[in-house]
Amino acid sequence: MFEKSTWIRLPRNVIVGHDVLSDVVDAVDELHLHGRPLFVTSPTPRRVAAEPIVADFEAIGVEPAVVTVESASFDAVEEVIETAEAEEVSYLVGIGGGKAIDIAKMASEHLEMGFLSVPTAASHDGIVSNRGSVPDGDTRHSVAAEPPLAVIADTGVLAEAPWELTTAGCADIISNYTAVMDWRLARRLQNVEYSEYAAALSEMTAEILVDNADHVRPGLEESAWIVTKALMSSGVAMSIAGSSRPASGAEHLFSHQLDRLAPGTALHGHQVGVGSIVTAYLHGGERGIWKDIRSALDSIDAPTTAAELGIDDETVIEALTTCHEIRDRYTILGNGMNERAAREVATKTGVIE
Ligand SMILES: NC(=O)C1=CN([C@@H]2O[C@H](COP(=O)(O)OP(=O)(O)OC[C@H]3O[C@@H](n4cnc5c(N)ncnc54)[C@H](OP(=O)(O)O)[C@@H]3O)[C@@H](O)[C@H]2O)C=CC1
Ligand SMILES: O=C(CO)COP(=O)(O)O
Ligand SMILES: [Zn+2]
Repeated sequence: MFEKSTWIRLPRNVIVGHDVLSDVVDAVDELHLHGRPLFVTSPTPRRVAAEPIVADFEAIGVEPAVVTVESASFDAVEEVIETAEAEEVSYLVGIGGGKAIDIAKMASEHLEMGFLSVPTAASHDGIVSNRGSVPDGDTRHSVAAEPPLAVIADTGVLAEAPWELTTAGCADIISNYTAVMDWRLARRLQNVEYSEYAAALSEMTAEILVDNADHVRPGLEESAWIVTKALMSSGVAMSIAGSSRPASGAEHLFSHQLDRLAPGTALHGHQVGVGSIVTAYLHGGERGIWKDIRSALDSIDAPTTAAELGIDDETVIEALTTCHEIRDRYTILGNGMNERAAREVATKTGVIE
């Protein structure tokens, strides 16, 4: 008897392009959302995007509540939930990088309220996804969360954000290659749930971005356009899969561990890019695609070494040897690498000296 079923939750409206920040009011109207919104933002995005959107709402007689979060944490999610209840808001709008958007989507899930995603940085592929990712002590939770009802990505705002945020987004996409390798391996060895469609979309997204790498240059609004579309596509792959598997394998475990060992040092996307060089080597050896990944990262100015991440070699080794423990996700790291093996692969790939 056929008993499979799936429920794919995707945004209803995706608005990308020049000056679309001013379309947030219309997007809310189109979704028939009423009442007062709560804007969840972080310090810089508040200035560059949330304040103009607040002014647009005030112009139509709606006064949004605003919470500015400093870090991605469960305490921040709690603060947003409490404010939403105290201010009697009807829906949420996440305005910022991964931090603000993740907190907004996780609070929305708890509050059973809709939320809109307004990215101010093309720095990660959580813009569209229905996953939230938050560190918690020695571990990290990637949890089911409310997918955005709409995404409004202003390419002018994204192009003006610091260039390294865009290169981080590119690296997060390039890491899809190794994420999918890990997913396939886990399917073969552990019979984990797998979606051919999500895997193909994730790989194709990385492929298209790499093919267009020559057009990804600082200050060009077209670069923000190319990268944002890739981030959307990767987020959709996660939504189809119902997990972050298509975009998060061992290279993400490595990055999450660096977040613990060297907090605030390097961007999420940059860390996963360097992790991807190493795990591609582990998958394919000398003749594998690790050099292609390294060249792709290099061509868009993303870091390819520990030094370029600003992280010392020993911390990289510690992250490589311990990161398999932080989450129950089977990858090429299996039960972990010993120090000698980690040092060898990190040296061979040029990640450490
Ligand atoms: N849910 C998912 O599927 C995914 C979630 N993530 C999560 O997202 C987070 C990483 O995202 P990331 O965007 O790098 O992190 P942040 O949201 O912390 O943003 C990175 C930095 O960029 C700044 N910033 C954002 N927009 C602008 C702008 N327009 N101009 C100038 N500065 C700007 C922020 O400033 P300020 O400090 O002032 O806010 C911050 O310092 C991690 O927590 C990660 O786990 C990543 C990928 C996928
Ligand atoms: O960063 C992500 C995908 O790019 C999200 O993955 P995690 O589930 O590892 O947090
Ligand atoms: Zn990522």
